[in-house]
Amino acid sequence: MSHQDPLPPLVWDSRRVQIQGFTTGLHQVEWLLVSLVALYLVIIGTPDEGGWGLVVATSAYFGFSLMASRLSFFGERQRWLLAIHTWVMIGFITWFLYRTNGVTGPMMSLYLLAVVTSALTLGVLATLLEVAAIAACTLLLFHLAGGSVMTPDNLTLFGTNIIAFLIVGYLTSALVNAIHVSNRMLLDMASLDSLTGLFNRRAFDDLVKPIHAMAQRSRRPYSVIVIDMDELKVINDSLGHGAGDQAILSLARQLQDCKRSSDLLARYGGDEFVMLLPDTDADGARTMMQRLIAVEKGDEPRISIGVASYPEHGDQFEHLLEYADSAMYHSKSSGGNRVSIRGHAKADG
Ligand SMILES: Nc1nc2c(ncn2[C@@H]2O[C@H](COP(=O)(O)OP(=O)(O)OP(=O)(O)O)[C@@H](O)[C@H]2O)c(=O)[nH]1
Repeated sequence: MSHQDPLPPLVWDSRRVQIQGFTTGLHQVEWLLVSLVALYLVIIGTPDEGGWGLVVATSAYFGFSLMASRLSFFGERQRWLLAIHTWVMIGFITWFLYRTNGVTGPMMSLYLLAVVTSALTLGVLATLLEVAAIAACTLLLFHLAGGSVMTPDNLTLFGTNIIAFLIVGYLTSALVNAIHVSNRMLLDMASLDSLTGLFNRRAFDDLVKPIHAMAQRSRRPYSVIVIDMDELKVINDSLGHGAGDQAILSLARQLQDCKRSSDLLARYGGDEFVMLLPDTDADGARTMMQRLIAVEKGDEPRISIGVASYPEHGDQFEHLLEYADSAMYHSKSSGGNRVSIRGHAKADG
């Protein structure tokens, strides 16, 4: 069964969580860089020429990191912000190496911080481009230092550094990718029902919150529908659990087919499904469910349906769910295969 396209996105989407996590880690990397540079300046001393400029640049870089840590973007924009962080990091390291004449020294490995940051957040391709940018900066540093990279010693040093950056960048990206894939699998296992592939109760409850908040802000209606299969126990007992599973799957497919892409559908428990229809009042939800009931079902089990709507029947999702549930029981006690709306005594068969 195809996955639903959730609107809005899952609150605990792994990519977003991952990027939020990396953002916190990013500031720690930047402050580590500032600490290493500050330690160098204290132990080795500021260079004679441009020493104060370097102190100002280090302070400015620290200020940038502090300021950026207060910004919070999500999704694609967050990735651009992370990319800008790595470019600024490369620029700052290049400036530091230029001022300290460090292109042939051990401080060249500071570039590893930018490579690792990029590999953690931006993927293999962006990291390869960052290594290319670092290679260009290194060539520029050789040029500004008045030397040539074409001497055997410099060429060896240059090659060793760039190969090390490539290896670290590639392996870190690969590792992060593996972690990302397993995160996604765990998230799917935690959010999807294994039999039907629909959202489970936990995911549904999470996804409802932003939809409810949006409806409250815009004063737009939405409907909660509880759908329960009639007599599943009889099928299980007479035809076996395999037939019961097939009946559940078949109902899941019918519900999936009748919903819009913005509607939320979940298997809430054994034979109980819940739908949330944004921008739909109780009459709209009833019309939709009556169409489902009108479909000739042959030997398939009947279903009982209850509807409650925001804001007509309540302004808390939990209450609406209870109301839709008791409306569903009203349908069941009236003979099943019908839709009942909260507060309407008469069920529509
Ligand atoms: N085959 C199968 N059965 C399940 C599954 N989940 C729950 N059940 C069974 O479904 C039955 C549900 O029983 P009830 O809640 O009494 O529902 P019902 O038999 O449909 O009766 P009414 O809802 O009163 O019409 C129980 O026997 C559960 O064991 C499942 O994934 N597969």
